[in-house]
Amino acid sequence: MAEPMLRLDGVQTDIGRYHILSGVDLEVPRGEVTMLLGRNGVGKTTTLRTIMGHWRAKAGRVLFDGQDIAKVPTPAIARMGVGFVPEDMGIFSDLTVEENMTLAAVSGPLAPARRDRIFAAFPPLAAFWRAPAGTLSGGQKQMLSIARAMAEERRLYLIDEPTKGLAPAIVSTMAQALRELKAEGASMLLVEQNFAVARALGDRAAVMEGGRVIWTGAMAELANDAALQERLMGLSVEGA
Ligand SMILES: Nc1ncnc2c1ncn2[C@@H]1O[C@H](COP(=O)(O)OP(=O)(O)OP(=O)(O)O)[C@@H](O)[C@H]1O
Repeated sequence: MAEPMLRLDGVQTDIGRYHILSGVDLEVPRGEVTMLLGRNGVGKTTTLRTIMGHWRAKAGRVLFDGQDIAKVPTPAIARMGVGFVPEDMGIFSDLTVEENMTLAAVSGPLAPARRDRIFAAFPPLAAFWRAPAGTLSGGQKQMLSIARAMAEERRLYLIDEPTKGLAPAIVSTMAQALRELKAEGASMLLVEQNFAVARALGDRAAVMEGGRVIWTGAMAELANDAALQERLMGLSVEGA
């Protein structure tokens, strides 16, 4: 079987004196979307931040395309082709949309073809190209934060709650943009609380509880089994 784009083996992470991740195992196969699910506070964000090197794993392996990146500095992880969209969006409010995009292209200038693709996915970014990012609406800021991760060719996207707090119309724009990224062959690890979006985008699911992954399988299997959802996540999200 082909080496997955991402594999975590027994990853443990402490934050200060708190033991947050207690042995996370998961995989993102090439060209597939793995949804990282679970109740609030189970360690989903910490898992993404550990992969990106914002928190350091104290044990276990983080294999990106077969290479252990657990000790690689964060900027080098980005240059290797990992795009990260943090939950707080990580944009610079005082800079313009254009400047935010320029800073996001870590390997060189933003290619015009790539910029045009981003404008096609998120038209408001073209309209507000010269405006300070702080003046954008919540949905437009989220578009910018995903666009920043798309500023150059990525082999893996780590995206934390891209539809959180957004109006339904913007949720569909976001889901469509992520679907297009997927259609281009991107591999993704996606934290998403909106189960309808998770179900539409996910190939696989990994459900966390208490700092570890307690279930992995096909997203469709989880989506079609209300009892399993109830057992794993404490509520039935059938029909959500
Ligand atoms: N900077 C921090 N200092 C101390 N504890 C933290 C810190 N960041 C996260 N935690 C704790 O780590 C645990 C996991 O948090 P994490 O944000 O990874 O969960 P999550 O599954 O992403 O939840 P949510 O859906 O609420 O974002 C929580 O108990 C949280 O309180």
